[in-house]
Amino acid sequence: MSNRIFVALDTPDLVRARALAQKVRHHVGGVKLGLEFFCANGPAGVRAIEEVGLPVFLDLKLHDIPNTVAKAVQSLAVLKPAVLTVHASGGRAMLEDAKAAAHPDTRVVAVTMLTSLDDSDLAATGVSGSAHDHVLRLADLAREAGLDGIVCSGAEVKEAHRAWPKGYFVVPGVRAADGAAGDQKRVVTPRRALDDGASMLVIGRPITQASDPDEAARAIAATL
Ligand SMILES: O=C(O)c1cc(=O)[nH]c(=O)n1[C@@H]1O[C@H](COP(=O)(O)O)[C@@H](O)[C@H]1O
Repeated sequence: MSNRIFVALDTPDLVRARALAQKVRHHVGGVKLGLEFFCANGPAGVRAIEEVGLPVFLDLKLHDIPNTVAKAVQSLAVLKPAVLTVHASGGRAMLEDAKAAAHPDTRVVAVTMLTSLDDSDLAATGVSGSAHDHVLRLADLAREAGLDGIVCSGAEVKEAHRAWPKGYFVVPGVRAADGAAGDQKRVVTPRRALDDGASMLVIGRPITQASDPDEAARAIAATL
């Protein structure tokens, strides 16, 4: 099985991102570039990271009216990212139009409920019920809209996978049993996330903030 770890290169610094990708490239399956990186470096920055030779997950979490999201996705299609994120709560039409506008080789996945949130945060946004139920509802919406999969926490991936066996499941908020959660609230270990059906593990700080990022990536990969 190929390496399911995508390292989140959460930095605006292109030189640092590239150096990190080079360092860890033998122990990860791909890299994730997010808003922090894209706002600073744009499409040229994505191309510079692609030169390292790993699949790129472009995590822009697009969320707007269908026309605006579709045009943004169309503009990104030239970059042919392996994976691209949109927010599931943008609604069915937005999801359908995003998928239609994407490069055919790009997996478009819907962010359900951020792993930095818990049930009480959800209630504060006016949504009643549990995080678990909310994620499963949004997963259904993404599937019905023709998306390739979802982003969810390891706490929900088992049931989400059962309901959508062919879906692609991206799981961030992944930590070793004794690892610092930081701002993440719904966390699981890498091993558990994979056992429960994750297709990809997104791991940032446990690798990028380690004194030896390559060794940290190798050690996590060894637990899988
Ligand atoms: O879409 C994501 O990748 C994502 C969704 C989510 O619900 N939670 C989440 O943490 N992420 C991303 O996953 C990465 C997690 O980073 P660490 O907490 O440092 O491992 C960050 O780049 C987040 O932007």
